[in-house]
Amino acid sequence: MEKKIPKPVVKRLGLYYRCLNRLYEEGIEFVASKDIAERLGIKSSQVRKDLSYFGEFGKRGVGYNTYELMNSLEKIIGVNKIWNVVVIGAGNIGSALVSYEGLKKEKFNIIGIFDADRSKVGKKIGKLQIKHISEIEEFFKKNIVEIAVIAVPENAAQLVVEKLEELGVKGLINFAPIKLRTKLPVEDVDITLSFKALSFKIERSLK
Ligand SMILES: NC(=O)c1ccc[n+]([C@@H]2O[C@H](COP(=O)([O-])OP(=O)(O)OC[C@H]3O[C@@H](n4cnc5c(N)ncnc54)[C@H](O)[C@@H]3O)[C@@H](O)[C@H]2O)c1
Repeated sequence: MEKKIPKPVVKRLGLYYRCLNRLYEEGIEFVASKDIAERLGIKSSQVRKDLSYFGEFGKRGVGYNTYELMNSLEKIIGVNKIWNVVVIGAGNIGSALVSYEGLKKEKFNIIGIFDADRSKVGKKIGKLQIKHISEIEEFFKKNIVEIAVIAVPENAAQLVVEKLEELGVKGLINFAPIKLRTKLPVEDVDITLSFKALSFKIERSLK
């Protein structure tokens, strides 16, 4: 793929993929960009434009073949691949993520969880046993790990990231409420921001 795909488009591809998956499960063979757009609450011109980055999928009047489009997106966004994930921090967020089956279904496989608190080490969350953070180098020697989740307190996050970068992780999901200094791709998960955005929408709808 020669064209550089803008970040917001890449994000939406994941949404399209999930939407198509659902449509396919519902037995819907062909789908128009209008239907995808309606389900996702975005403009159909946006859907058409986003998908046009990847050549012509759709047929005028008929729409897209759900299965074919799903497969094409699968190749583009890499959902065919299984991604190995480690979680750093076995607190509220880290433990909840490890217990969440939905990630595995989407091929994000959590293979390790690490914490600095020795009293947590050895305890199990589902099938995974919490390891001490000092074991992480050894773990990376034995396993291919692409993604790390930062679920440690704000003041510990930067140092943890520097270590992970050194170990060769490819990307980060960051729950800590700070801007990380790193060359790696990062997705910040800011729950507070979602609440703020929602309260803004509610206030606007009440006016
Ligand atoms: N709980 C929430 O609703 C929420 C929401 C949004 C963001 N966050 C953020 O997500 C992060 C995690 O939140 P939480 O509620 O799970 O926190 P938590 O305190 O429950 O868990 C953090 C864990 O990280 C471990 N830890 C500390 N330093 C470490 C290090 N250097 N290496 C490895 N482990 C280390 C701690 O021992 C603890 O088990 C925080 O930065 C928090 O601000 C939390």
